[in-house]
Amino acid sequence: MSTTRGLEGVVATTSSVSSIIDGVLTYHGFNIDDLADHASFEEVIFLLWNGRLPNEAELNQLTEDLASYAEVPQGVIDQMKMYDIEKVHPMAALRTAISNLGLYDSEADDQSEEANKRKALKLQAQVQTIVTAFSRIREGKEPVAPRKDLGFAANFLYMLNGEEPDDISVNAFNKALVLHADHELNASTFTARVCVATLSDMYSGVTAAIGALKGPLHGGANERVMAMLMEIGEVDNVEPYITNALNNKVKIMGFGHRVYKDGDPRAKHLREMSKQLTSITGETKWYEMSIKIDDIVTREKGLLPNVDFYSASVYHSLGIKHDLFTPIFAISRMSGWIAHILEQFSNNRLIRPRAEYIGPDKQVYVPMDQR
Ligand SMILES: CC(=O)SCCNC(=O)CCNC(=O)[C@H](O)C(C)(C)COP(=O)(O)OP(=O)(O)OC[C@H]1O[C@@H](n2cnc3c(N)ncnc32)[C@H](O)[C@@H]1OP(=O)(O)O
Ligand SMILES: O=C([O-])CC(=O)C(=O)O
Repeated sequence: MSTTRGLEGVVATTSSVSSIIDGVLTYHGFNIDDLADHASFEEVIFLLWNGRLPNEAELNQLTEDLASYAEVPQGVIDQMKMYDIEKVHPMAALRTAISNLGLYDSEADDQSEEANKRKALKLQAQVQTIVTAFSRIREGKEPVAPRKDLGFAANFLYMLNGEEPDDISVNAFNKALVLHADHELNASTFTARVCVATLSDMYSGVTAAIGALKGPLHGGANERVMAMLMEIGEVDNVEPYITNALNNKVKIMGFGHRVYKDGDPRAKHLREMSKQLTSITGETKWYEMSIKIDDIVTREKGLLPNVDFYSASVYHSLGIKHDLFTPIFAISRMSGWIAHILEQFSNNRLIRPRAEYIGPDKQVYVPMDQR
């Protein structure tokens, strides 16, 4: 038996949802640059789930369906109100609330194509209602009900803040959702596929995926990027801080990637958004610090920024609380997880690799009184 640490380079399945070939990311063959510049997140959801772009009627139908499913059962909201809200991280709350949602869905274990499609819509619609409701509950405010006349990105900002967002914020948030939606066999997507390959249900698959995304080596990095920027504080502090961290072999959050070695194609979009949004808020230092960190880490380590690096200053500029950055990633990646779960169901086989045993051999059992 031969092993590859962290399964690096191992091709574990076929998929037609998204691809990374020669550093180019596509969703069903559509280049991420085109989608980031032109597509709404709803169009991307349709594309990921159906393998083609929607026509106008199909897009309107999806938008309507998402709006009509967006309200979550009161029991899920009531349970969130019972948490030790000051101490609970929103990713942990989201993981539990999504699992809880399954308890209220009479179709949770119905594996028919129709039921799975309905569950997909419910999960995609309700994930952002949960994140925004949690955020408001811990601020002592009542959750805001989703509005049927607003698109997905606008509804998130509306439910979060209780007021209609401006177009610049909606467009920026939409682009961030498009950029994070899917990414081949990343750790959380793989987790989701392993889970449902036992023929477990969709709620279990996405709950497992949220658990995997939460870690700082994956989606949890974006919150830590902002924590690092806050700790550095000023542009002049960047050089000594980063040099010291690198000398001490501290990992710089938001840099490096298992697949991209010549750069993440999404980072340039987020860098540009960071530049624009920080110039609007007047807090250009977050962008300037980010650029400087990028220069030093690239120069000293040859590591390039991944999708998490510039998204931190983008979300900060949109006025979003830092511990909501990873839940926002989950809202977007929900679309990719569901696409992969549906693909797994369509051609399922249990995922069960082997481990090379490296433990001791021929051990002799010693009775308790002789140990
Ligand atoms: C959405 C996403 O999930 S994108 C990734 C988000 N995660 C992060 O940004 C966290 C920081 N980055 C990392 O930890 C890594 O680059 C990962 C997890 C993304 C990829 O990891 P791997 O492919 O396993 O690379 P690995 O961790 O083995 O790194 C290889 C070498 O580069 C170094 N390295 C990798 N990333 C970094 C980093 N961000 N800062 C400093 N050094 C790094 C490692 O220390 C290691 O050095 P060594 O060979 O001297 O021990
Ligand atoms: O693909 C990966 O390893 C990490 C990931 O989810 C992404 O970059 O979007």
